[in-house]
Amino acid sequence: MSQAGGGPAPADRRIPLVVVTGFLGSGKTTLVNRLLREPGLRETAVVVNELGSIAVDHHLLRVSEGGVALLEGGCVCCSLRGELSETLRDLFMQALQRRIPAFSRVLLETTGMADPAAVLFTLRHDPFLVERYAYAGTVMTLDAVHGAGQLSAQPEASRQLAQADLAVLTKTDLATPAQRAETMAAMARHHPGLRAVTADTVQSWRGTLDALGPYRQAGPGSGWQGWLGLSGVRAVAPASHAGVRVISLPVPGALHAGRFLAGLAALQDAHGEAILRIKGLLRFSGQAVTQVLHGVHKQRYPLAPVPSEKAGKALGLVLIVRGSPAESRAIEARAEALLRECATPD
Ligand SMILES: Nc1nc2c(ncn2[C@@H]2O[C@H](COP(=O)(O)OP(=O)(O)OP(=O)(O)O)[C@@H](O)[C@H]2O)c(=O)[nH]1
Repeated sequence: MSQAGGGPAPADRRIPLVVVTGFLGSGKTTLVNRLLREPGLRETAVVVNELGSIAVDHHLLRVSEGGVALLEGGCVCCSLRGELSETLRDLFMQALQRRIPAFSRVLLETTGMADPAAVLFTLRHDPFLVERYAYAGTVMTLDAVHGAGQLSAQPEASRQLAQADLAVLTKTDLATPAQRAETMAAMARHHPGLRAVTADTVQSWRGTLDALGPYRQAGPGSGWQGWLGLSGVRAVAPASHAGVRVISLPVPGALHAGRFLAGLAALQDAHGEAILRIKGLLRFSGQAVTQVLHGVHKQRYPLAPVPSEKAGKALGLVLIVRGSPAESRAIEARAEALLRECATPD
């Protein structure tokens, strides 16, 4: 499990790493290429699973040893041939030794069938990487034509969506209005309140990526649902579709930190496979600040404090789960019991 408290240090000098995920053929490479064309995203290193899969075409300048390609404008493109940790370590060391240009951001394109949680695990558990790279959120490409079908039939797609902090709707030029509406509706069922954009409507990708991270979700309308990206969602009550269930629990007041975090860890250990995503806006007894909590499977990110006056008084916990009805009911009951047991008068 990850550390118990804290949050990103005020002057976090680590290199932000954004995961670009999405189901097979949903347009990840197309999106990455688009991002690299934006002048504000020069000095970006791109890590892809195979160098051949990124259409660098005329952008490609040269490939140095280690499979690192230098792109026009200073972007670095690198194939993920071995372990992710090795690749990120090599990239960092090569830049330090000035064998490749310095980079200030990493885009990591996963394979279409990937569970992006594995990336987070690597970033949180490799001490070298923990000090040098900061996970800055996940963007998911979602095919407007096939998205609804993929989300209901492909567990990988719903796992990717649960982890996403932003969905980019692709193939909108090919989709009928009905297909597009179905995809949006499926997205809302699997991850209520997730922000979705189309590539054409984004003015600044840099600004969009900078505002992504799991701790920067203060949505309009605030309140705990706003903070967790759930504002504007009419029904956050447990909904069931294709085995995905959103459990949304208001938290009446402050919690005992130690007991709650230990209980949550036990819940994640017991049901890690089924828990696609956890989001919480919580207050712990004796602390003036409210904490934003994020987790994926058995993983929990460091808590991030937000001033209570900014977060508002309402607190809540959301779990997006995928499992049998019996398992998701068990998770819900256990989460409710945990909140009851950890309630403090403070
Ligand atoms: N018409 C249209 N085609 C698109 C769009 N986005 C991607 N494509 C096409 O869809 C195909 C797959 O796009 P990629 O960007 O390679 O998708 P990917 O997710 O990287 O694919 P994998 O790495 O194989 O999973 C390519 O032929 C793209 O040109 C879009 O918005 N509109």
